[in-house]
Amino acid sequence: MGLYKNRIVVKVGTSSLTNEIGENNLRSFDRLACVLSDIQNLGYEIILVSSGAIAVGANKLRMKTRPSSLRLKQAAAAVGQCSIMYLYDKFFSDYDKTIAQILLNAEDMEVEEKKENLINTFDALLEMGIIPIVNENDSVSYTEIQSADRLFGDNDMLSAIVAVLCRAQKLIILSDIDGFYDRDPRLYANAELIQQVTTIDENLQSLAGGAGSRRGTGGMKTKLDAAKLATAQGIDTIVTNGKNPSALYDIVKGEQIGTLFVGKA
Ligand SMILES: Nc1ncnc2c1ncn2[C@@H]1O[C@H](COP(=O)(O)OP(=O)(O)O)[C@@H](O)[C@H]1O
Ligand SMILES: N[C@@H](CCC(=O)OP(=O)(O)O)C(=O)O
Repeated sequence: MGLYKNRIVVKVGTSSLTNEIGENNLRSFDRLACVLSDIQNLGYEIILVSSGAIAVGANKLRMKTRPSSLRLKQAAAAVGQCSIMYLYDKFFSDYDKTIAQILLNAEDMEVEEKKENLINTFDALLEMGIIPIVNENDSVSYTEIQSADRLFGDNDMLSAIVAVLCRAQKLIILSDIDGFYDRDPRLYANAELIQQVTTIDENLQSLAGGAGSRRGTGGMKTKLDAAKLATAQGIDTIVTNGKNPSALYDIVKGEQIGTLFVGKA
């Protein structure tokens, strides 16, 4: 079965949704809602995979640092998920859009019947012009936030799984950096952006480091894993900076922005 040529999955990380002191980055929520709504108005179907529940919850609960115990992470996620959906609902409403929340566990992908139901739910929402917003169901699942034996790995991988499940044509991962460099630019000033990647092999994977901020998790390693999964199904995957969501207009038109991992034909 082919891909839906106007269907796009966008993933946004915690570091784009919160600021340096851990507060909500309201401008980021608003700009993202505006650009995604506008792109939907151009005739695209949009699915947003959004992180941020734990960090936003920890901030709301006035925890001084990101919680380290599983129970506190899950509690923070339960609080934060509410807040991020409230913010998305508020900003998307300004642009006359309806959103929906889908929280997933790894098991939801493993049982064929559940998987089919999930695909039907996405299709029904998209047919009605609704923008589904997806996160891992952190409060009941610990695969992403704790376990070493992970299916999702983190939301980068979740976004690739959703893109494959929904047969999206593009996966756009918004990060806190302009794309994939030949080494971590936070550690090496002379790092250079790689504009296009056709093969994700061990050599390339050795260039990817971990998270760049205390708020992000996974770093480029999980983005490469996600790109590998999605491109294997023919889905073009783009990693670019979430600071400038307007770049999404150019990306949907096929212009070169950030790093493009080319989907295999
Ligand atoms: N080769 C690389 N190219 C670009 N960034 C890299 C690379 N290796 C490691 N990184 C780090 O990955 C970070 C982005 O991932 P992450 O911290 O998980 O943030 P986010 O959740 O916003 O995507 C960058 O800030 C950077 O420090
Ligand atoms: N599900 C977690 C997100 C975990 C995660 O992958 O975060 P990020 O590296 O910011 O995409 C949350 O909402 O806090």
